[in-house]
This record gives sequence, structure tokens and C-alpha cells, in this order.
Amino acid sequence: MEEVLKYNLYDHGLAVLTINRPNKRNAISKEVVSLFAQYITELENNTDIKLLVITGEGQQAFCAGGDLKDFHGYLKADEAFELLKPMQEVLYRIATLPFPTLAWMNGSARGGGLEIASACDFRFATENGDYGFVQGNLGIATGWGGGSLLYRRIHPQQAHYWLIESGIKTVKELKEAGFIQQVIQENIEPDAEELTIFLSKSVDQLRHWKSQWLHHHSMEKLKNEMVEEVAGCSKLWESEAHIEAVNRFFSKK
Ligand SMILES: CC[C@@H](C(=O)O)C(=O)SCCNC(=O)CCNC(=O)[C@H](O)C(C)(C)COP(=O)(O)OP(=O)(O)OC[C@H]1O[C@@H](n2cnc3c(N)ncnc32)[C@H](O)[C@@H]1OP(=O)(O)O
Repeated sequence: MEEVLKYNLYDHGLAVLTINRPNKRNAISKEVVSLFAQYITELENNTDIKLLVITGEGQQAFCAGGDLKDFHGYLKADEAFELLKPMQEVLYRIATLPFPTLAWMNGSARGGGLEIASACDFRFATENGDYGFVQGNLGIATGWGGGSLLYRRIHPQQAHYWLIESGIKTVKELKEAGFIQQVIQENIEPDAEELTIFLSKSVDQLRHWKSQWLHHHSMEKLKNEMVEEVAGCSKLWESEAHIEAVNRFFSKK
């Protein structure tokens, strides 16, 4: 049986992580979180990597966020914190990898799916998808530290608005906000040919630019902000509004 997170290393220093739960719109289960942590350790120790791409299997979704079945339950704030923290750590480690990272958004994304995208340095997205930080409609807020990352990816004023608005965006809106760098066509794979902008540069060049980028974003401060964000979301987790919203999602069919 194929793993729920596939890890592939290609020539030219390209590494690809593919979330492989297309029937659940690539929602992040606890098993996916644990594999992310394991593969990131391998990536951190590989000095030949030039670029990490994170994508989703299939064409329907990049990632539907946290698996609302696997992650849910009538949890108290401290239990919710323990549940959310491991993925926050994964996102911080992705954001601080010593080489560039790219979210190849092969379809729609919601909630934590956009937090994963925000952890990457760059985002490419397909025209056919739609995208939303919808946590606000679920009685919670970003639970993996993705809000703090979003503030570093687009204009902070816009980030603040997007998080409260909790709306669904088109690829055009993402591009206008500067959240994505390129619109990609459906069915195109993130291979070496598509990624020559990055892979034509040397390992040393790419790692130099990444180090400059990390310096600019003061990552120690980011870490504390992300942990506070998880704690804030954990408090909201036990609210009636959240429990009702999750039940609504699963009873809508
Ligand atoms: C927990 C962390 C928190 C955070 O920190 O941010 C979050 O991420 S909260 C989760 C936020 N995500 C959502 O609210 C998205 C919920 N999903 C959707 O809105 C839609 O599924 C979609 C992504 C817009 C795709 O719509 P569509 O193509 O019509 O698919 P279906 O809705 O029919 O779903 C197919 C299948 O997948 C299951 N599914 C989808 N999303 C999730 C999810 N987040 N968790 C668990 N399961 C999910 C859905 O239940 C269907 O399953 P089956 O009924 O078994 O076919």
C-alpha cells in the first residue's frame, strides 16, 4: 500500500513530498504529520538538495487542511494544543529549511492546506482551484502557526483581513495579493523541466538566497509567534461554534 505522504528524490537536487490521500482531498491525518516530521529530518541532513516541492495527489485538491475526523473530538484546550503542536513544528521546520521550498498547489486548498503553502518560500497554483483560510467559519483560527507565516508572505494588512474574512479566493486574487508567484496549468507535474528557474542555480547559490530570506524574516521571533498561535487556536477548539461547524461538515451529505 502506498504511503499517505510520498517522498521522492530526483536528479538536479529536486525533492518532492506528495500528500497522498486524494479521496479525502489530501486532508492531513496524524499519520501524514508523523511522516512529514520523518522526511524533513532526512531533508535537513541532505546537503545536495536544491529545492523541496510540496504537492498533493490528484487534481481535485492540494490539501483540505487538517483531517477533521482524525483531529477532532471533544478536546479541552490543553489536549487540542498537544494535537496541533506537532504540525506547527513541521511547518516551522519547513519554513526554516536551508534551501528554497515551493508549494505546488495542484488544486483547491482550505485551512491548514494554506498554512502548509504559507510555510513554503514560494507558491504556484492551478487556475481551476479555489483557496481559503476558512478556519474562522469553523469557530477556530489557524492552528498550525500559518497565520504568523501569512503575515510574512503578503502585506500584513491583507493577511489580517484574509484571516478574519475567512473567504474563498480565486487564483487571480492570490496572484494580486502576491501570495502566489505563478499560475500553473492542470495536469502539469512539478518536474525538473518546470522548475529550471530554481534547478539551473547551484546548491550554494540557492542556500545563500535562503539564508538571506530567513535573516530578513527573523525566524526566532516567528517560532514564538507560531507557538502562541497554536495556544490561541487550542482555546477556541473547545467552543460550541467549532464542534457544531465540524458536525455540520460531516452531516451535509
Ligand atoms: C485542524 C487544523 C485546522 C487548521 O489549523 O487550519 C484546519 O485545517 S481545519 C480544516 C479546514 N478545512 C476545511 O474545512 C475543508 C473541508 N473540506 C471541504 O471544504 C471540501 O472537502 C473541499 C476541500 C472544498 C473539496 O470539496 P469536494 O471536492 O466537493 O469534496 P468533498 O467535500 O465531497 O470531500 C471528499 C471527501 O473528503 C473528505 N474531506 C474533505 N476535507 C476533509 C477534511 N478537512 N477532513 C476530513 N475529511 C475531509 C470528505 O469528508 C469526503 O469524504 P467521504 O465522504 O468519505 O467521501
